[in-house]
Amino acid sequence: MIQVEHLSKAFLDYRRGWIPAVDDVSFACEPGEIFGLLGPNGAGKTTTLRILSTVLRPTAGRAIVAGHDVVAEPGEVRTRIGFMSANTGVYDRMSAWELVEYFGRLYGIEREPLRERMERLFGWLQMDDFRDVLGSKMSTGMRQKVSIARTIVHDPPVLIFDEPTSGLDVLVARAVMLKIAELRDRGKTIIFSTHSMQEVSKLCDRVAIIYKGRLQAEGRPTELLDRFGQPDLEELFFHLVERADLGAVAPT
Ligand SMILES: Nc1ncnc2c1ncn2[C@@H]1O[C@H](COP(=O)(O)OP(=O)(O)OP(=O)(O)O)[C@@H](O)[C@H]1O
Repeated sequence: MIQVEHLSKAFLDYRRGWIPAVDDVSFACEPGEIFGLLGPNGAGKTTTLRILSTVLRPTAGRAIVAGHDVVAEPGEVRTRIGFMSANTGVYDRMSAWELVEYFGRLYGIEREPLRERMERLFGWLQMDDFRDVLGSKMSTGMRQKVSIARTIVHDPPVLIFDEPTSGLDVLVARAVMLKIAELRDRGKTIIFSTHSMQEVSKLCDRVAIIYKGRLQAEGRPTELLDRFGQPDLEELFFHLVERADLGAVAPT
């Protein structure tokens, strides 16, 4: 469902010169699976997800999302994905219902099927209590739910979440992660980026550890611990980072 082959993206920065933000990254992600991109700040996670959601064009390599090439058929990709990032906000002057409806209409859903879909969505996300609350009056938890609703209103098969729990308190973060798990159980293909080892070990079927734009290791969390002889994800992460800094071994 998501196939990434030798993907690279370099940025020209006027102070730092060419930055290889993503460097020869390959992985795949299947329906009914949560794939985690784990890495520190600046590792290249956001850049990878922006390419998958057609916001950025790769410098080299290719990505196929829901059967379509992100460069050759960006429109086809966009109708089949939901992309949530820190910028997927709410609008101060729109209520929860109005905002989700607005995005549903943008996706071309007819009024009546949209209303039915939204009734289900608001029930599922427990948003009925604040249907009419304006964005400017929402709590962080409410905002996050509205962002999720807006992201999935068109029921896309592929969901891309860029640090969906960043800046949230533990209760809201937990609620978001539970909803992501439910979406996986409904057969969605889900990729999300995180700094959190705990989220990865709780939620991810497979994980790619990315550092300095390069994929350092990829596989099921337990498989990776076995392969590298590490006791837990944190130790594995530090092991891979040290190894990459030493430049001693080619990434696996
Ligand atoms: N538009 C841009 N112009 C120049 N450099 C960029 C641009 N976008 C990203 N970069 C650089 O590319 C590298 C990877 O950035 P990216 O945002 O993908 O990392 P990240 O893993 O998502 O980090 P974070 O966890 O901090 O969001 C960083 O060195 C960043 O400074």
